[in-house]
Amino acid sequence: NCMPLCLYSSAASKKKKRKMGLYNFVPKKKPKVSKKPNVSLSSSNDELKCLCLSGLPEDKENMEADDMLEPPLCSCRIEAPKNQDVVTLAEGKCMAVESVDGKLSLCRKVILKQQMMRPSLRIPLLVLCEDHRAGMVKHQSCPGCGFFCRAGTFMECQPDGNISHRFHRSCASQIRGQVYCPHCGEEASHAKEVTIPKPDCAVPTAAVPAHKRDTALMDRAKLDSVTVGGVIDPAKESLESVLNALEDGKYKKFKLPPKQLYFSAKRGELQRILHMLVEGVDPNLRMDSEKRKTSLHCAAEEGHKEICHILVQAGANLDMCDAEQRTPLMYACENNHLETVKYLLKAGASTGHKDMRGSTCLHLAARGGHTGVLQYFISMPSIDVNCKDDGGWAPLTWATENMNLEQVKMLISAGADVQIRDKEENVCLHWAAFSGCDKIAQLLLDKRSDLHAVNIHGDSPLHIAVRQNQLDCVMLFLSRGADVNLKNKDGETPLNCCSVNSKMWTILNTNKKLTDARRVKDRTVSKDVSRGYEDVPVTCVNGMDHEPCPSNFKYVPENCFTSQVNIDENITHLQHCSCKDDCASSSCICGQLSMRCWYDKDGRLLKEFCRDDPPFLFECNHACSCWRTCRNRVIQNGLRVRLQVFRTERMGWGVRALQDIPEGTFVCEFAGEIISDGEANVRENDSYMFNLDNKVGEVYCIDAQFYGNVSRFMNHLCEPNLFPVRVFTKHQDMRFPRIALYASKAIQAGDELGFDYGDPYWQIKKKYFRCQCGSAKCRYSETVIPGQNHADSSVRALKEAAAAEIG
Ligand SMILES: C[S@@+](CC[C@H](N)C(=O)[O-])C[C@H]1O[C@@H](n2cnc3c(N)ncnc32)[C@H](O)[C@@H]1O
Repeated sequence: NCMPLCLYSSAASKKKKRKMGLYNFVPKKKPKVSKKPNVSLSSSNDELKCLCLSGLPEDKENMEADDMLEPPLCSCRIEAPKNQDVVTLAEGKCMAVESVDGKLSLCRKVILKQQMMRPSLRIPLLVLCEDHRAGMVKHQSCPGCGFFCRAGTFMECQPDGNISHRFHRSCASQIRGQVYCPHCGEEASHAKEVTIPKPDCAVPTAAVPAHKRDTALMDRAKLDSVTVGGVIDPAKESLESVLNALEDGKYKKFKLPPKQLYFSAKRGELQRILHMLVEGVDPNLRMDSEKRKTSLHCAAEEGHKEICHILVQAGANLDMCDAEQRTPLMYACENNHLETVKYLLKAGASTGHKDMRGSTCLHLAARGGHTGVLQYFISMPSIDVNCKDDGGWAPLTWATENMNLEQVKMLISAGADVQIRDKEENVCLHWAAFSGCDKIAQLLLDKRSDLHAVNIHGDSPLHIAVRQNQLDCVMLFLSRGADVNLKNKDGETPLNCCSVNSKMWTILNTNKKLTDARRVKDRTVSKDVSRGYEDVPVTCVNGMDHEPCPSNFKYVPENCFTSQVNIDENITHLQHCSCKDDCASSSCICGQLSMRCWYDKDGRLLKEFCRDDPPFLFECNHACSCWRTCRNRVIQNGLRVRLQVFRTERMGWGVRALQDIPEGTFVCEFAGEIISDGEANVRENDSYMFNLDNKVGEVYCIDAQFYGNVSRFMNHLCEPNLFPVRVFTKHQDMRFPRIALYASKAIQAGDELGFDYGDPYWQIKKKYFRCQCGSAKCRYSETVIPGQNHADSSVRALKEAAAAEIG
């Protein structure tokens, strides 16, 4: 299953072979299995479907419940304002649906009150008859599916002797295998299964008179005063005493102006708030003088969780937006009130709101540097960590600009994209340079952020750091090889962005002199490293240093042997085609043999050829009946593509294309000396070995150290543009396939060519060096050589050079 290039280092040569596993299997993710809601619905009941099923739980939501941190609470006692559209849609009739052992029926009694209620957060707000409104208050509707459970079999959680919460077994909230009551969020393993016989004729339950509404609110508040959001409430005493006083009718009427509710919410005056709500003050009253905020906005902003709870119970709208389009949850996030955030989310607040600048809760938490709140949000499966606001800024951009290192780390580990661009095309590194946080800049660079990314003005992070006089960032960027000669759209180099002879200028100028001295023009060090053995010359250039053309190997265009090996070249053993014509034409039978022709008419691999786990490829041979010019002969025609060996900045020699190469094109063969596994194990240098991974007979590999062609100079790329395939041409002795490298994508002239050496190779080599491919998707650059830190030492070197120059 692999096409390994086994590279040995002398230190590692005593170990078993290291193979370049190029054909790794990628395990496919198993889809999660979800339960379907256990209801049946007669197809004739279209009216029922149209009114009630639009928000039924879907599989996705069931799955997400597993990932929640805390069970959601019901909204049985919350009433929403009238909505004429809904009343019209329902024709003034009750929209409640009764479920009796999976059979559904729609109520349709005339409604008296137009205020809406919501049996489940998964279905829309409904208008209900008095009977069902009373049922809601008594928690007789199931918050999972939104159907009422008043006959048939269902579960009952009884948190208190007088109260029962009804729900369907399959609708219980589930979090990591534990079941919770979907009404109160209490552990529900002891909930009882209850069966209530179906009444012969519908007897409506006693309706709750309107004047008793505040009793219901008090009941609920009392029940929850001990535990709000699962945490012991410090305000228990005062809350209980005020509730008792309310019940006894002994409380003093305040007759305060309604606006006082907002100010009391700000000051955390719990008792006063309760009194006002009982006296009928609207919990959704907006304050025009306070950006049209409600009391809930204010309580959330101040972090008064208990007051939020009381207001929500009294019907405060969780997702009400103020003049800046902010919800109460956003204020709790911005002001780092984690407990309030948790409470509001549990009560059903929406996480997806954007304010008038496009900021979400995540932006606000990242900007403010609020670790707990941020962590809570990014652990939610539905959160988009890369969501942009109206400036194109992601939470990571804000955390970077505000120098919140911890938050930057958290966002990156949650999958934030370090290369995300804002509206001016800045990446986060530009913002780190702007704010001068070299620690964040270093982190971003370690995560493969592009040091030379430019914004719409053509400015690189170095331009920005110089302009902002951020010396630490400038030193860091220079140590990582930032280009001091890069010009922006105004033609300015970073040197032009600071005043001549300033400290910054001196540092940049020193660096410029050093790099200019190093950068010598590309010198051709060989007109053709193949010495005419290839049909096209392979030039060799060095624009980096003074290294001459490598001469410590013999160029061979095809594999060679240095010891006696008996290859089966018997012509009668060859599978062959019987085509009389051009192979792979309509009359050709190649396609029916295992040696099917995988090339198109231009000699490129067909699109359907599998690149992840390529099959053996059999080209036509001298036993075939076709002509030498047939289509199924490509690698046997040798090198056709113009290639150049060049000196790379960090990987020694490499190979680049001198022409554009279309996808599927054969580029070159990995040719060298074929040696046995035993021989490979005793050789000192394993840098040029490619394992043939033959499954039959003795194991062999190709070593291109002493004898090799142009491919011996090809480096590992984490984003490779070549992939290897085992091909047979003149013989079909399975021990000795030829290794052909094909273009895995369209390649442009000038691109470095390389293939993936594979995981097993890097498992060994990471101990000695790290990958220098420079790709944003590099997988092996993290390894640090023990005792060495390249970045630090080069920063030191730069500082010393600059100090010497200044001195
Ligand atoms: C087959 S040779 C490639 C040509 C080699 N660069 C040279 O100068 O001869 C493999 C060696 O190149 C270097 N090399 C190749 N790819 C590399 C990479 N991505 N990062 C660092 N070194 C690499 C390693 O030293 C490796 O052992």
